[in-house]
Amino acid sequence: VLGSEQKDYANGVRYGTVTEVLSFVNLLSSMQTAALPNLPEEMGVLLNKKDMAVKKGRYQINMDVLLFPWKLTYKNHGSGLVPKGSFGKVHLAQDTTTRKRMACKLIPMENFKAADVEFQARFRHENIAELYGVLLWNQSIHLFMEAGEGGSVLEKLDSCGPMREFEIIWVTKQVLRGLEYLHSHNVIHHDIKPSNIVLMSDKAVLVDFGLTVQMTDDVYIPRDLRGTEMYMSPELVLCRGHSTKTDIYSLGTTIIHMQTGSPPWVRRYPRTAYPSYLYIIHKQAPPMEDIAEDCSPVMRSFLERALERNPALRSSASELLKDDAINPPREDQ
Ligand SMILES: Nc1nnc(-c2c[nH]c3ncc(-c4c[nH]c5ccccc45)cc23)o1
Repeated sequence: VLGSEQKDYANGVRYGTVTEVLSFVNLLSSMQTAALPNLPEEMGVLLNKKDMAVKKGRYQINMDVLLFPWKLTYKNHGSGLVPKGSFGKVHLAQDTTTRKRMACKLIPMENFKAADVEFQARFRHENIAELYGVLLWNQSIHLFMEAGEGGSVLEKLDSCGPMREFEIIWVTKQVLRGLEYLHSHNVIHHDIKPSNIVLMSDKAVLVDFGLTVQMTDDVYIPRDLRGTEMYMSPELVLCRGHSTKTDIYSLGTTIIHMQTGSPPWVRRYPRTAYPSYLYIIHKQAPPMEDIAEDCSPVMRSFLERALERNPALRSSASELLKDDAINPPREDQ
């Protein structure tokens, strides 16, 4: 039986506000899959009226919008599906009326958490992948988002090898702007790494907010270990409370990956011999030895500030945005 709340979704897909998206996703995360059969074919709330053409309460997958396995931008022949984010496969989507190309992340009902959507809906910034709408169809949540058609930084590294310093500077600036915005709202992304930075023609954006949390005060006491090991900060590994500074450390390790083509540690401690890097990250000094030999002196000192072991002494996103390394004098460009 449809609860009163569920009734107003009975008429399928509609345009709505961020607040209506948030109440819709809360309804979804509390709904048992059993309730589904007596619901309309698809239900959803879309934010993007300009690019998504709803027709009489319908927005049908493979009719009003087509989903394609993402033809990977570079030659590497993956499954055609973007590497799994946190619980989601990302497809390329195209609205058949407006021709707008979007990213569409499919999350099975049972894995869906409101947090997957909450931060992207509430926080809007040019360096954060914009949320266009949420739709439930065929027992899966479809998250429509801004598409980084240039693929992820990881995909670029795997296909084209280490990036040159001017490319690294371009990506780092955009990531820092996105982090400065999130951190100003006490939001920790928790999974900054090359596969969560996607490229467009004119900018780079952060994706995958499945592990994102908002701190209530200056420290966040974790219930679980969040993130990807190689990019984790020592304080996060210690699990005694951490802050937004953990994202800055992960950006530092991401820069090492962009410079050398490998995350820190793995060349010195091969994955075959080390199933986990948590102990290494805890015991060892920050991975300054993994910085590229040809790294410029200014970038090296930038990395010293980003990889500082003590989060209180580590630079913030705002401070790093002023750093010489990412503001090279004109004649150098
Ligand atoms: N986990 C996750 N959550 N939201 C996203 C996301 C939003 N917009 C996007 N645009 C592109 C890609 C993408 C990632 N790797 C790629 C490789 C090739 C081509 C495209 C990509 C991913 C996204 O991803």
